[in-house]
Amino acid sequence: MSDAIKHECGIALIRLRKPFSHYVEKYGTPYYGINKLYTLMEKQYNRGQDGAGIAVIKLDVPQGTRYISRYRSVDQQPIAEIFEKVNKKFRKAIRDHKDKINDAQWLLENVAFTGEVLMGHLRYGTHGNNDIENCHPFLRQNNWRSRSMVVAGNFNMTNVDELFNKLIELGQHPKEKVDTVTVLEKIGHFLDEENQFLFEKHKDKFSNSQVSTIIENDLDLQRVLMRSCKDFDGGYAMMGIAGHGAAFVARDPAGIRPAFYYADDEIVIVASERQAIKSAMEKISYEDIKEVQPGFALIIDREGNYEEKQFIDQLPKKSCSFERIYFSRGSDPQIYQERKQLGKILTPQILESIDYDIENTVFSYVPNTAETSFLGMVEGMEEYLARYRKKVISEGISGEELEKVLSLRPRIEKMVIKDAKLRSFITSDDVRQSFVANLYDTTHGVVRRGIDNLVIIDDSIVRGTTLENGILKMLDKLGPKKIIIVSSAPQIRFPDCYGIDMSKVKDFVAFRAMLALLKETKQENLLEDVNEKCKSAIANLSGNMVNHVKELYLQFPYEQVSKKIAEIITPKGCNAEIEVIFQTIEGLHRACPNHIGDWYFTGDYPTTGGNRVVNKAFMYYMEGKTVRAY
Ligand SMILES: O=P(O)(O)OC[C@H]1O[C@H](OP(=O)(O)OP(=O)(O)O)[C@H](O)[C@@H]1O
Ligand SMILES: NC(=O)CC[C@H](N)C(=O)O
Repeated sequence: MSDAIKHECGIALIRLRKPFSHYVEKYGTPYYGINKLYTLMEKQYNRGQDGAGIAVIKLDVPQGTRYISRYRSVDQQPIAEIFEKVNKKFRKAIRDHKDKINDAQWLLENVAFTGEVLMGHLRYGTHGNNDIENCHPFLRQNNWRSRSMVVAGNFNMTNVDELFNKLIELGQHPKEKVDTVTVLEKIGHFLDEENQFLFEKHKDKFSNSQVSTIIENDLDLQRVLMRSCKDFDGGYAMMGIAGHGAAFVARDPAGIRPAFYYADDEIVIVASERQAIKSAMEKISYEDIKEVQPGFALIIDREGNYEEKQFIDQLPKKSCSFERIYFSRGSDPQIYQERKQLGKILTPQILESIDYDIENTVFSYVPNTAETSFLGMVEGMEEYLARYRKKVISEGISGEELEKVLSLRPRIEKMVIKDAKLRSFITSDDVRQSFVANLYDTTHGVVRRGIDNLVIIDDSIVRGTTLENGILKMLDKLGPKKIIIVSSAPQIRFPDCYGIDMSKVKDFVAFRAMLALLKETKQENLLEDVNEKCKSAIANLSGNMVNHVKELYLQFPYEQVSKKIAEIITPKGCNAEIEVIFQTIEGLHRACPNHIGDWYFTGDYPTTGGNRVVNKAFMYYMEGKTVRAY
């Protein structure tokens, strides 16, 4: 069995720009910041079902007082567990000090998780187990505040091994190879150097404690990031807070992973999704929320001043389109419209597939994410009907025939019911088959046996398990003449190594379809040819590697692969005819014009590391290895 397919994580960062007392006085609570952090995390729960963590840093507490609090959880309900614990600490601390409840300084000095800089993380583990040690934020401690650091990120690097070796070259002795530790140590190393540089610069003119203050004021996080991130190959939104309170959120040069922020004179607030910020800051408008530019870091200094600063050359922007199709919450108004558009664009192909027989067709969707593209598809059908009515009326029909045309509506039904709110996509492969089979239910008494077509839209077809083991078997029992599965995403053909962690080619139903077609057309020799090319590309490690696997797909038209996928996912003994319609690449770009990262569909990777991963993944497939390719 292969490993579970994983997703992107969620990040949240808050910097309170005024003194802590301001919030206690104005909002009447010491938990102004932590409440906002809670909202940011709760609203990004879709991004992390494996665990969560928070860290809070206090800016000005006397030496000898704890200034970093961190808590992580891999509980079934990690967010609830974390915040319950925070609350408990608060209740306990003020139990015997009720008079201190509005005393900001006392609270800072005596109650954990009160502070001005806050960080939250939701994890879908891609490297390392789902245990507490691998939950973010990671902490690098030192008695000099400016050398301490907490980091957390939404990231996948294609070159963790290379980065790990660089640490060894630096003379370090890393105790583990987990990617978050590797990345943290890389940033930490240059943070140390920056500290050392400033220390050397000032040590002869000032006392040690004066130098500490100078370092905290002058520390150049932009330079730290320029030096530490230059070898990163991947998609990332990394955030860090140094012990003295300066913070950063750095976004990869192609903008693969998302990072949004809002700032006013009270707060700087960052999250992976715009909608989370909007929920936390009710009064602001969506236009007030900005994207951190690719290759830039939002840097917030000790005083709370913030600026986006470039730390690496930008690459052409390739923001992950899967965020828009499936991953992010659909309540963001832009995403909502994009998802609707994804469904609407497919109307002509669907109409052709049902032979324009709207009267005998039931339209529905696979819950939950596809609901919005379904609404778009229905809108498309209604527009078609409006055009159709206009046409026939202009042709002069009347009487019964006219009545019939005027009353024609798309038959919209809820055919598939999902019992759990969980995202099955992230369930491990070994239990997924049976999980998916029991996850859905169907509505009886709607489809007319042997008469009706059934059009069902889903947001994506990855392995095909949801359809084959769950949905199609059940729908077929209802007796439709034909089932048309519509995917609002194009065919997923290539591994992802930046965003969603899908690195094994054989997992993809599109890949299996292409293999079957090669066999049928007696072109299997191409597999060996491509394997040789992949091997030599990997051996040469040249900077200009190309994706050789593309060549295999190029042998067949898109529709031919769709047809083969339909055959593969058709359950044994199925009576209905099954057809699958996929979104086109052109349609995807039309619907999501600002998120054109499409490497899993096209094989066009934005970094060299991506080409290496796909070639390696193919090599592994040929060697029968079921390990991930990065
Ligand atoms: O082809 P497969 O590999 O089986 O995966 C694709 C399915 O997985 C996702 O559902 P999920 O249950 O994760 O989430 P949702 O409820 O948000 O749609 C997605 O929406 C598809 O239905
Ligand atoms: N989904 C992610 O962003 C994962 C981050 C990191 N690779 C981890 O496994 O913890």
